[in-house]
Amino acid sequence: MLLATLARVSREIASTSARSRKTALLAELFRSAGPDDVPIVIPYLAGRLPQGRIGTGWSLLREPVPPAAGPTLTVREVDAALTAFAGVAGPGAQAERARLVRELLGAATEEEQRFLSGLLTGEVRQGALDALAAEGLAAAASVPAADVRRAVMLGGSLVAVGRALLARGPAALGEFSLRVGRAVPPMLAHPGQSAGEAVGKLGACAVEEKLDGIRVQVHRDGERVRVFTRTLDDITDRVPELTSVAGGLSGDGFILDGEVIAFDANGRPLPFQDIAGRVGSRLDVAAARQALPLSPVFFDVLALGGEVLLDLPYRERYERLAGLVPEPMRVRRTVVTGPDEAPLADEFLARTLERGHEGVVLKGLDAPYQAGRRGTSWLKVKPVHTLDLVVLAAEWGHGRRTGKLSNLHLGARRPDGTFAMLGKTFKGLTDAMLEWQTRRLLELATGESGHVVTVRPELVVEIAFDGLQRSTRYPEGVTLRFARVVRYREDKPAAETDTVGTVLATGPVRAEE
Ligand SMILES: Nc1ncnc2c1ncn2[C@@H]1O[C@H](COP(=O)(O)OP(=O)(O)OP(=O)(O)O)[C@@H](O)[C@H]1O
Repeated sequence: MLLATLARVSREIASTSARSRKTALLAELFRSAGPDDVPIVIPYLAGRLPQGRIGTGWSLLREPVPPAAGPTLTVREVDAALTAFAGVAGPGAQAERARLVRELLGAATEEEQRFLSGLLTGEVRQGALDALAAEGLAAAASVPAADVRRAVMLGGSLVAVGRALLARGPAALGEFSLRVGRAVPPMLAHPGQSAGEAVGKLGACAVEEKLDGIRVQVHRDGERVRVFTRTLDDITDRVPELTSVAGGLSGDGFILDGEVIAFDANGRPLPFQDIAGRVGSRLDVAAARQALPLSPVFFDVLALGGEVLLDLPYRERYERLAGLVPEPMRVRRTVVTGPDEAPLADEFLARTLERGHEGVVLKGLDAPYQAGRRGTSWLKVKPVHTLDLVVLAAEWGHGRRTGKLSNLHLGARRPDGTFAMLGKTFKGLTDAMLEWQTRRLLELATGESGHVVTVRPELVVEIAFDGLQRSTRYPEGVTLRFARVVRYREDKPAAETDTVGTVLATGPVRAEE
């Protein structure tokens, strides 16, 4: 496929707001793509490089290069050039990299150059395009979009599914099913207002402790145990406790879903940061384990004995879980039969908070497991409302904070995957956080103007606030009152952060002050 085709379709997609038109454009694009173009076209559409971060920052693109007269570059040639770029090392690397970028841009037309610049600086990242690309692929192959989405969830990647679809047609979707050993995106929860309201919506449901730790998915296939995080990172080597627990259960061919937490000497749960620090550390795992032993708590089972259980109702999955995992390692829960028993759910929430946990998750007993979805059959209820927002930019600090990136520009997700700025904050940041965020944000920097450094919208931060307020300064006409940083959420991708809609639903908007 010519890069020109991709650049044109990408521009047309950006200039229309109609989802059906975007899908039609993508379907046309995939009809003209070969299976081997798919691993390049899909990330390029979303503004990513298949090679990951390779240091093609804006500094390399500052000098204009005369464009080529006509389109000749193919996407595979561009990909090969960037693989070569990524491999440059040693003395003179900087000059060689600049030469390679100039050579690539020189072979590109003006429109292609614009596309490449966006891609190379990371400025045109749009996570929402992966969802659209799945729909475009489905339309190109004449299969239901839901089938493609499910294959992607279970098979691990849109690229693998897209390639197989274009190579072998609709029958290829059957190749993608849940497999023990291959991570699957976990089901997520919707926010609920109160336990009572949640029971009203769900009817018969389990009310479970919401534990503030790290989500884990534990796979065992014979001797082989693997542990994955919510972002599907393999952390097996960092959590030996979980490997031995999984190895000791009398069952095989299973996938367990749960949370890993830790307790202090009095049996109170330790804060999230401590657990994140332990799970994040690769150094001297044995010493870390001694200092802060982890406790797994499981709440679901997605496969057992090699059988896929996703479509079973929760009550049946839980029965299987209870047959496999002893009670102390299962989440504490109570079951209510319907709205008449809502007071039991409230009481369970109150006791859970007393025990030091953050809230409850209520789960419909008849619901299947919706991998990778924020299912409506899981409702989380917690007393302190916070938002997970994305850092869009940061300002260099003054006084004690000179030389540190301090005031953060915060964004909420729009339905099209872009971000709307909601306000700024430098409150709640400790010295260690300032130090860390300066380093991290400079890695994500895409430009600097005055004292503001703009960054790729990837870093997620949890924000507490006291309500919403009208403001003409921000694009959605609202801002957060007294926003303060609670913590970074490196375990959460930007595509899963709170939307403008969720923010507006948190309460009334006060008049501008
Ligand atoms: N009993 C439980 N059932 C399901 N998830 C639980 C449970 N206890 C704790 N959790 C955690 O809560 C998360 C569910 O909330 P959600 O899916 O919205 O993620 P989140 O945005 O990280 O939530 P929050 O920011 O409220 O912690 C799960 O990802 C999981 O890590």
